[in-house]
Amino acid sequence: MTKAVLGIIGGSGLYDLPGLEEAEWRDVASPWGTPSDQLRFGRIGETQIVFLPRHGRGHRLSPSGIDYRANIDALKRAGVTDLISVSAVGSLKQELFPGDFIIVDQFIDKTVARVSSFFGNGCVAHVSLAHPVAPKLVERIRMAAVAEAIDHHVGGTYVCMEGPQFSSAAESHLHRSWGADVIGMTNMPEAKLAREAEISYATIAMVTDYDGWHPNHDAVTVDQVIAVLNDNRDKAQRLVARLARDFPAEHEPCPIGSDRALDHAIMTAPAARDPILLAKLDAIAGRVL
Ligand SMILES: CSC[C@H]1O[C@H](OP(=O)(O)O)[C@H](O)[C@@H]1O
Ligand SMILES: Nc1ncnc2[nH]cnc12
Repeated sequence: MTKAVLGIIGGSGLYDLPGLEEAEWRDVASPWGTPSDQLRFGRIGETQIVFLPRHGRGHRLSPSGIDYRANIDALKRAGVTDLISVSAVGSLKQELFPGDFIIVDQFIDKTVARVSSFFGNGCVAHVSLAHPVAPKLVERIRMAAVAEAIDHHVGGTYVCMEGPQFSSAAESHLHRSWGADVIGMTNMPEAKLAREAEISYATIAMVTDYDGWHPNHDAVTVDQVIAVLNDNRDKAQRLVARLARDFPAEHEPCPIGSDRALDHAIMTAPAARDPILLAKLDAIAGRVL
């Protein structure tokens, strides 16, 4: 049995977690780089929590400037077994209104300027990403939303764009034609790296705008995003607090194996592995190396 530690990555507008007891900011060093900020350790009820503001306190970091590997590695070193991303998104569907919460279950990665793996020459690995989100976490978020009477949608595809500019109207229509539900700039490669780190991952997406496609709504602006985030902060915090309070003490084994993703993933023969890379992989892949 593994003790559950619930990680929360706070996106735009969520730079701390009020209600965290015995809370303390602590540095966690990573051989992969510099995490977005110190990690905030604490507990809600009996659940151990580690919170990280994705853009750093004060929103210093742009989506392309975040060191996603350092963040996931630091969270792994902090013992995180289950990770919830809270993210602002644009809606690509009429019926997903600003203010709605979507429990995303698929991603389309359109990013072009980010390192998206811990592995590489000297230790090659291929994990499955067919199901990037852990179903037990989706169910726990759903139950928390029901308990808090928060409107939500279960399932949805998140397009991750590079940014930082928002989409053109033509791109927005293209993403809609793909059948995608929401768009943001941060969940990739975060979700890929969480899978490589064998951390179960799920996203609570908060719709803030209709991106650039809706004939009756202005194209997205930061002012619009901030206004909706401010209106919904209380709901998001209640949702996370309820999820945390009701979280099991032991990590629940993931039915799709997100917590054992490296069991059959590493291709490189032991004798051909690069010792320098292996040393950096101690937290991420120590279980199988
Ligand atoms: C402030 S709008 C664009 C910004 O908001 C989202 O961030 P996060 O996913 O961290 O909530 C989006 O991905 C962009 O980074
Ligand atoms: N329309 C949008 N596009 C990309 N990221 C977003 N974050 C919030 N709204 C967004």
